[in-house]
Amino acid sequence: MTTLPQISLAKLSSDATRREEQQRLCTACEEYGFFYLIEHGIPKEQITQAIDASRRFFALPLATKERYGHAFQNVHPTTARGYSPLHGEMLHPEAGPDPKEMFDLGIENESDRRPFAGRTRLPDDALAPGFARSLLALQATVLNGVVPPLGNALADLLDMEKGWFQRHFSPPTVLQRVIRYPSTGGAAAKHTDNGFFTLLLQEELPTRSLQVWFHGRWIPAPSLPDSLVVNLGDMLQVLSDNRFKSTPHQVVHSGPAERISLPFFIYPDIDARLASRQGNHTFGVAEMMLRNYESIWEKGNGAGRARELQ
Ligand SMILES: O=C(O)CCC(=O)C(=O)O
Ligand SMILES: [Fe+2]
Repeated sequence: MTTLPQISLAKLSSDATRREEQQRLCTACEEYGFFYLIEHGIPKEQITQAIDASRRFFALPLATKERYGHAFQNVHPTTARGYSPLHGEMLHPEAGPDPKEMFDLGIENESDRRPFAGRTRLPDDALAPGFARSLLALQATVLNGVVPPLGNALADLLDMEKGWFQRHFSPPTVLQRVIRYPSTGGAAAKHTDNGFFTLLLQEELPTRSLQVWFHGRWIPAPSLPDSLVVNLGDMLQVLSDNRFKSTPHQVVHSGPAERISLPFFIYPDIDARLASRQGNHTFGVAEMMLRNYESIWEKGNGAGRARELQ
């Protein structure tokens, strides 16, 4: 059975092992567009706490959760933040709206009024104990400890000039999501992610709910202890002049327990305008992100390259 490659963040970060691990990362990006990240340094309790607090939030009455819905958010676009109920999002038009519920947040900076930035209306600690706190603590760990070394390693593989990652990701644009797939059956239809890369923390369940498109068939990407999943997004595909793939994936969850997953969608600075190494492709980050949101939430055309996937 095909299994995804495993890349060690510790090895990528150490002078003695960097070269060899970079080579393995290159193969993972060219052949799979998906890999497990091991030795990533995120404390297990931080992940467990965020999952437990998320489970408690989703257990609240629907009317309570809906007070944090898109209509009550004042980030542009409003669909980038807050609660979205079951069947709220449609990742692929053929499949129809996804049976999953979710909550989106980002880098919580009140004074940043640019698209996809600003402050999320989040439930307080009395209503959802630990929810905002644990998710933001996890965000800080991910943004400080994982995104810079992995982003720099990817920039090296793209053969970008020195300092490229630092220049275009200070700060990154971050869409942090919490998803609940019900025990009675949940799904996220086939799509690609639109950003630079996605880090996915998933609950340790024996199910094979997440599936990755590889050589014409779906292969499972079950949770492996102490690892997270990384997948490449459309922007990275463009920046690599199509050498790296934003790999299609989907979730088919058939229980018996509910499943919580915690993706972090990492994009460049919202004001960045980027060009691939050979200069064949250029795009504006805000424009590409807004177009993707319009496709999902206004036009009903799905996420990322969904329309290319039949
Ligand atoms: O929940 C998962 O495992 C993946 C979700 C996903 O692919 C997405 O939200 O883009
Ligand atoms: Fe995805």
